[in-house]
Amino acid sequence: MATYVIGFPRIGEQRELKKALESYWAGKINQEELKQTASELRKRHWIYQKNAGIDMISVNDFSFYDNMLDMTVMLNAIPEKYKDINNCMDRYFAMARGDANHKAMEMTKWFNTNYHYIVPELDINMGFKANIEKIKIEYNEAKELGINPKVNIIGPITYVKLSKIINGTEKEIIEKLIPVYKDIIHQLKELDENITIQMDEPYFVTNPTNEDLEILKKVYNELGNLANIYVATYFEHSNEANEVLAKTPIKGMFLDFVAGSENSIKSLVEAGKEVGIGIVNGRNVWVNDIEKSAAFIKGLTEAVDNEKVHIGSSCSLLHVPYTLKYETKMDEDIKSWISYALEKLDEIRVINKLVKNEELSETDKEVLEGNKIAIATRKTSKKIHDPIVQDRVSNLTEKDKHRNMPFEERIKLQHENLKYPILPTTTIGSFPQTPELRKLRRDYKNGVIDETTYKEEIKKMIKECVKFQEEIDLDVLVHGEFERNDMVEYFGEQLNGVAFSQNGWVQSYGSRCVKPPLIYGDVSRPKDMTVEWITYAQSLTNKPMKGMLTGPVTMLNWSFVRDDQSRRTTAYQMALAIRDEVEALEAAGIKVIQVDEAALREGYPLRDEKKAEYEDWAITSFRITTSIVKPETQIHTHMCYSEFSDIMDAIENMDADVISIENARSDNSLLKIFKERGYKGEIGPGVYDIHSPRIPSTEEMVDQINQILEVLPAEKVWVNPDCGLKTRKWEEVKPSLKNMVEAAKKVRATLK
Ligand SMILES: Nc1nc2c(c(=O)[nH]1)N[C@@H](CNc1ccc(C(=O)N[C@@H](CCC(=O)N[C@@H](CCC(=O)N[C@@H](CCC(=O)O)C(=O)O)C(=O)O)C(=O)O)cc1)CN2
Ligand code: MET
Ligand SMILES: [Zn+2]
Repeated sequence: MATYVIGFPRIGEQRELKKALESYWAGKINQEELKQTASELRKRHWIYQKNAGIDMISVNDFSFYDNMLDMTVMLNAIPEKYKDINNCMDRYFAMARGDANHKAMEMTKWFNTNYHYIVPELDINMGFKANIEKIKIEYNEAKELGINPKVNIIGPITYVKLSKIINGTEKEIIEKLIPVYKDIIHQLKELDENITIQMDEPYFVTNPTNEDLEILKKVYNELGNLANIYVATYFEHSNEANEVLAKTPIKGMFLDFVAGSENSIKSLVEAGKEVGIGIVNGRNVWVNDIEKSAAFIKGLTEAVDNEKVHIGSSCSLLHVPYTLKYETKMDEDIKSWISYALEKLDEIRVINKLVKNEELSETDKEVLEGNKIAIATRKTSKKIHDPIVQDRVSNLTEKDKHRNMPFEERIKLQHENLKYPILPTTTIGSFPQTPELRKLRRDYKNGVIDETTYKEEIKKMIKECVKFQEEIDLDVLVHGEFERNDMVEYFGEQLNGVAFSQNGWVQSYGSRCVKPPLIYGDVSRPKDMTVEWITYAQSLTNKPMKGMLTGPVTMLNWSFVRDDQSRRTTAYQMALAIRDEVEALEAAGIKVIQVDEAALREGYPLRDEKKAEYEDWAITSFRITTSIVKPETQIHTHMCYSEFSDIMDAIENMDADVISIENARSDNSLLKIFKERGYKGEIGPGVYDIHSPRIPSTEEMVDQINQILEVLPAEKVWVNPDCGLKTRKWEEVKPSLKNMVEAAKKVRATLK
């Protein structure tokens, strides 16, 4: 019996990789320096795991940008358009983030997480070929440290299922990849005859079809006996696949027993396979109840040979921060209730020893004692429970979930009230977060400047921003969100029942990170959160100023959420807290309020049978937040994705007056949906992609608007970018928005 982790974070506990990457991209360090940082980080991470007593430590969980993209390189699935770039590193980053001559490949959410991967573009005639250079380097580094690693790779089925297919069928491509994977395994065996390989196939947690299971059987019948192959699934149970794989020659499986507590090991055990029980949560930070976990695993594996049971993390630890050691300002109780990646390694070791009845060291005993106290104090702490909040949730009625006038009537009042033209122009909220602004905030947080100075500086930026928007003649303005570090963290910092970290960074994509708030107790809003900024902005203009808030569902999906009550209850508490802010904004004279639900889509459960329940509480939460306003107050929402076909009813059910969505990046698939079924409210399909530094021309946005008008009536259409502009530079934003307004005006003129 051994301990394992599915994967370890790589951005660095002080975000060393982020900083090195951004310096490299800015031309401030060279390739060798970047590689050096990467190598040091890998070593540090392996040593952490080794010292914590982890037996199966991964290589190839490191990445300069993304593991799916690494797989694309490993399979030589490089799209034609990047082949003119000779330097491997330059080509890799061109695929990841574009360069002067190349558009970036598409990026999308990794299952239901806030991590994003680079979507492969596959063509059956691509000339797939094994290239394991990256793994070799990492494998040899690990060996030098005396570590006998397992090699992580993404399995062929998940790889293909998560790709965009340009030519060929999924099945054909998977079959074509089998010999390439065989070759990868053969080459890995040259490193070590007894090599252990973890093949990730998380695709199988999402209601696989019979065809999927057929191909699963075929693939692992062919690959399973070539080395010590463990198939890993995570984020849900994979029971259909577990049964199929039991009959293939693989060595075993690593399963998620946190998000996939329904997982069954029966068929695997009967077939003599090894099983990995992923019991320590790789997605959330609450301490594991070590004794309870050990008892659970003992019960589950009573009849299984000890040698065949492994204990590990539920999924990669990529989704949690590194270590509590930098959290010097966190409330001591709350800190005692959580574990980051390093603390989780200790939990895995101690659970393993308890299951095996091995003697605990002094350190193990300390871990266990601390753990018992944490579990006990968290249950009874006064910091968690607030009867007033609980009553507010219990007393919610149908009335709280409905606007008091139907859309068709209230939209008329809104038009009279707001007087915006046809094809109104607006933005999604944020304007550039410049290095100067970040420095200002750091200075304020470190006490280098005082609150008054900080606020004055932010107000200057708001003033400039409003002036710019008036100059280019946008119709509905925003204040720019300069006071926010992040759209979720900013609110987390101000709510009761929510804690925030100093250094709890988690990678979101590439070099970009977030610090998810910790929702540990009953949530309420002690005072106004945004009113001062937004009323200030409104005072500078006669045009409508949009109040910007983050919605309850997005707050939950991008936070570490308490696990001691249902997510529905926590969401309703959050919904009421944000509703209080909606009410305050309206009372302060704000006539348009946007409640962003950027993470609504990714929060959907991976198993179909669980979707209806989520949809119900998610949509209800949004409605609780927004239904309080007068009919003439206009509610906007924003979502930055466009795969809507399966959730269109739910979106309509949110009953927002206006919704802005992503559209520019996806081949107008969005527009097809509107053609087929229409949409009740007003809608702003993004007319340009904010993820790219490229400045879109007036003509191309005129085209884009005209395409939209082919499927939507002009009276319903808004003109806006895809998403917020915070990651862009002012030099990019200014001409882009100017062109956008011009494009709207040109099209408007043709409508008269
Ligand atoms: N939570 C969340 N999830 C999301 C999104 C989002 O906006 N928020 N958008 C989508 C895409 N994901 C994204 C995730 C992160 C960022 C992003 O820009 N992150 C920033 C950090 C944002 C932040 O918290 N900034 C802090 C500053 C943190 C910092 O690095 N400070 C420096 C000092 C700054 C300086 O002096 O230059 C330091 O501490 O060393 C602030 O502004 O206050 C980054 O990684 O660079 C963008 C998109 C999906 N998921
Ligand atoms: N209002 C937010 C912004 O503009 C919405 C972003 S969605 C990731 O930044
Ligand atoms: Zn967005």
